[in-house]
Amino acid sequence: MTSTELTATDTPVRIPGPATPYQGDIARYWDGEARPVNLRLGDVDGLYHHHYGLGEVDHAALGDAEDSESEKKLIAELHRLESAQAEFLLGHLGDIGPDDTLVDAGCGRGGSMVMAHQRFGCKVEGVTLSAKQADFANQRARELRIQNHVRARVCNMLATPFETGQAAASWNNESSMYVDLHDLFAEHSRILEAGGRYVTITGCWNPRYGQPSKWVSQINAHFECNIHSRREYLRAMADNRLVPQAVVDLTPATLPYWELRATSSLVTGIEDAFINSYKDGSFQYLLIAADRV
Ligand SMILES: C[S@@+](CC[C@H](N)C(=O)[O-])C[C@H]1O[C@@H](n2cnc3c(N)ncnc32)[C@H](O)[C@@H]1O
Ligand SMILES: CC(C)=CCC/C(C)=C/COP(=O)(O)OP(=O)(O)O
Ligand SMILES: [Mg+2]
Repeated sequence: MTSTELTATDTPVRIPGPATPYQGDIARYWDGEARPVNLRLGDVDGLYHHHYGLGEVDHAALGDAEDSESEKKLIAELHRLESAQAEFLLGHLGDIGPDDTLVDAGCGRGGSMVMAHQRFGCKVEGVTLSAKQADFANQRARELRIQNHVRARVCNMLATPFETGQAAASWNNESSMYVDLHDLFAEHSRILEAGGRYVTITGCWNPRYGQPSKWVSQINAHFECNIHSRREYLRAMADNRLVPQAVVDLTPATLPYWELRATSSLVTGIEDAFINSYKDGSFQYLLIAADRV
């Protein structure tokens, strides 16, 4: 074992319960989640994501109506776009070496953590409110024999067990709409080393539209979350020593994913809310990469 590997003694003996009744609801939500649009995509290659896709659809990879494999091909294509989203996020973490520690805040079933370890060779620590998700992520890490480098824990991302300055980089991939942004960025700022990098990919409402649109309200109700505005992100970062280095509007790049997903048998009913809000300008899909100064 090298000095950078995870050890059994790192595991906390006691896992505190949810900090608020809301967090208890969110833990139950994700403990009970088993949507085919997530599990069947993850089954393609064993990377299980709970985020959306980026990039152009490869129409040549899709079958036509007569193709008996067309559903399978469509699922593989949606999954390719979701993994491309995670690669795009990881590409903004900066220069990460094998001795570094990364923190995935709101890690879900751990797909992004596995990709981060495969890309950088480093240790990746994830936190989620859901014990089912943490078990799933740790089981995948064992199957891949990377459990010494990739670990998920049941923990509130606003009060993590990580040491001050321990992380070379940290991220939220579609998980910041469940928490207060000032509390969130204060915690990232604490655990990041000076000069470390924070990255989020998120959906946020657009202050240029005025207020959250009916589509944004529908997305909030669907996922029991609380989507913040772009302005709130930038203000809360500025207040917590996180200085944006890149702000990328990914809205045009995520629309092909949604339009393809809307044609699949795995639709969940939320597709039109995303498509309509991205098109009317009330909602944006954004990457923000910030330096911890
Ligand atoms: C939409 S999923 C995103 C999962 C993952 N980032 C991905 O890209 O696949 C949202 C995640 O945020 C987590 N989450 C929400 N609030 C949290 C909190 N206060 N502390 C830790 N995790 C939280 C949920 O448990 C869930 O894993
Ligand atoms: C961009 C925004 C506002 C995201 C909200 C958070 C969220 C639920 C993300 C996707 O999870 P999922 O992959 O479990 O959802 P689905 O089942 O729709 O694929
Ligand atoms: Mg999904």
